[in-house]
Amino acid sequence: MSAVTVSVPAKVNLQLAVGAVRPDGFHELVSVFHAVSLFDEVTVAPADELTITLEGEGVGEVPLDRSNLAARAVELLADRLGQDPAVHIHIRKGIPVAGGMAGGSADAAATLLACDTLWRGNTPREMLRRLGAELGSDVPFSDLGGTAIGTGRGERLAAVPSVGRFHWVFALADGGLSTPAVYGECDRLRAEAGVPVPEPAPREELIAALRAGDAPALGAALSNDLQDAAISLRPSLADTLAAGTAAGALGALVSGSGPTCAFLAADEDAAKLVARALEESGTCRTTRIAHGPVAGTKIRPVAPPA
Ligand SMILES: C[C@](O)(CO)[C@H](O)COP(=O)(O)OP(=O)(O)OC[C@H]1O[C@@H](n2ccc(N)nc2=O)[C@H](O)[C@@H]1O
Ligand SMILES: Nc1ncnc2c1ncn2[C@@H]1O[C@H](COP(=O)(O)OP(=O)(O)OP(=O)(O)O)[C@@H](O)[C@H]1O
Repeated sequence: MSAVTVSVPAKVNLQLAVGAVRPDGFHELVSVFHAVSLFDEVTVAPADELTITLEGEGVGEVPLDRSNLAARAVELLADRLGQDPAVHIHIRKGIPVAGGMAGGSADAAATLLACDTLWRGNTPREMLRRLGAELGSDVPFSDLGGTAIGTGRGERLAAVPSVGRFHWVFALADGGLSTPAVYGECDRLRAEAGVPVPEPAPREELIAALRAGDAPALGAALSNDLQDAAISLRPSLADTLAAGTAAGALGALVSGSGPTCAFLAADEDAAKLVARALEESGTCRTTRIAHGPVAGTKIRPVAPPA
């Protein structure tokens, strides 16, 4: 096999309930992950040494050395399979970098599947997801896709049934936010307020809205415990959320650790109106329209020879 290409979606957390810090430093979570139609595409091919090239979103902000999560995924799987990690990785980025949409995690999940296919490892998907969890809490969901509840540090997944297609607008910001910094700010704000840390639990209204395909109910049930922390570090996000809400979004929230903001729209036309209003408001760098849920990692079929 000469090359394998895998596509992988971005995620938004429809609910992110953050509990106490565990002894290992991670927070106990209940996360309702939802995969949306913004994709990275990762191609791996045999090479003399492990190298990475990148095109698309955020070129220049992503490391091309061994710290890239895709390179770490190659090394992890090569070690497990007793393979030589000499491959070239090419990443076409459609997922905003450091935007709270799991771009690096997506590349790690795609790279694990692409290398396993290239090396004919036949590793069960469940095992690939377990390996992925060693690279990052969001990696197993990037592989699974759809809509799922994540517990533990977000890596233990159970699929959530949903009906129909939900329409989203994402407002992309200038510059990223560091995930550990946002979790740290959440802890700081909680300590300052002196309130007990809640036990994270899934919101019943949210799960019911997904099951019913009820977009207005879903919009009303969206929540993110990291939102105040992201706004505290980047106060302009409050203006972005207000602009999308004023434009008729059914619900608005910061995506994961931010700074991308997500807006649920009633349908595709409403999404276009919300996107235009956000761009005209000057409160974001640009927007993307997407839908969810979509499948997780997918091997792109090789075109037959002409
Ligand atoms: C914000 C989310 O994207 C929501 O899905 C995730 O919780 C973050 O997932 P991720 O980027 O895959 O994060 P990891 O690479 O596992 O962890 C990065 C850092 O985020 C913080 N972190 C992450 C997950 C978690 N349950 N508790 C945490 O406190 C820790 O400081 C950790 O060192
Ligand atoms: N393949 C990769 N793609 C993007 N960023 C990467 C990658 N590998 C390493 N990084 C580093 O990880 C940092 C976080 O990027 P990423 O796009 O994964 O953030 P995120 O979407 O906020 O993550 P999450 O939502 O999982 O917390 C970047 O600033 C970048 O330096």
